[in-house]
Amino acid sequence: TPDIQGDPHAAADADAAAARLRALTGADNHDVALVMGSGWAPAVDALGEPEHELPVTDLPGFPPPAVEGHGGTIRSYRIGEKRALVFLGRTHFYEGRGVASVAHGVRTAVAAGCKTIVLTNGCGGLREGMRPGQPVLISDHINLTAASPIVGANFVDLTDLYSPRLRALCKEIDPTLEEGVYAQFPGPHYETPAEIRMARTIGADLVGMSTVLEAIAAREAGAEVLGISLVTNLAAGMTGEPLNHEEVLQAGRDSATRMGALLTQVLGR
Ligand SMILES: Nc1nc2[nH]c(I)nc2c(=O)[nH]1
Repeated sequence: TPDIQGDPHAAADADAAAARLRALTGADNHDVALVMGSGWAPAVDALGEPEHELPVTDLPGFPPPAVEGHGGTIRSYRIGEKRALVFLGRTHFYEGRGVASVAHGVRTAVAAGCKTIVLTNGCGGLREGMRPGQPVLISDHINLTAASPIVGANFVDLTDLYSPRLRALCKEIDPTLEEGVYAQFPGPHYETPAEIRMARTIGADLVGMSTVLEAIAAREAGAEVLGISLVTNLAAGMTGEPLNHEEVLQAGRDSATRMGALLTQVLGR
């Protein structure tokens, strides 16, 4: 069973991974990290050509991608004056590798100098009017994993965890963007219709299987966090249709250009 506590040595791993990243890229410092979730890969094309690209397994503490050929790559870009670290893919809690493994990418990014962490994901939409392909800014989260990446009596404050400054910046760039509360379920199964009714009742607008534990780790490490979800499907029970994972890729392609432009502009600010 996965350890549902973080690993006290995680910080050491992150420093080792960041040192190796510096050695492999020759880049002393990165300023911002982006974690690209399901359906977001096409948006990365808008960032242009990476200066460096390496498999995550080149860095200590990163497992190979859960699905061969899907993700498991880290890229380093220069965007204006900034250097951006882009993780294509992530370790999900449902892989059973423990929370330290889920938080490792974010902790490595902060150890590499990143002051801002942008977490993206694919998710189910609970709110009436939401539609597949719609990006939603995360305003707050509900942690249904019963886990934390933090070990010990470190009572981290999570008020305004999802940066009001960066959310306002995104809405300035694209005023049509809506906001929503994201709930992380452990997964990997999708929710039952009853669980979706519960999630809606407790105030969630979006349901997923990532992001929350990473955001907590990023706040603990002192980074500013922006979260953006891509609604790839309406959550279970909303349309009477069974959920299928194929919607992810199509929804990502449909909104890739819009999201790519948004990310590039946000990073440039
Ligand atoms: N928990 C949960 N995660 C998801 N990821 C995607 I893409 N769609 C969903 C969904 O409907 N529920």
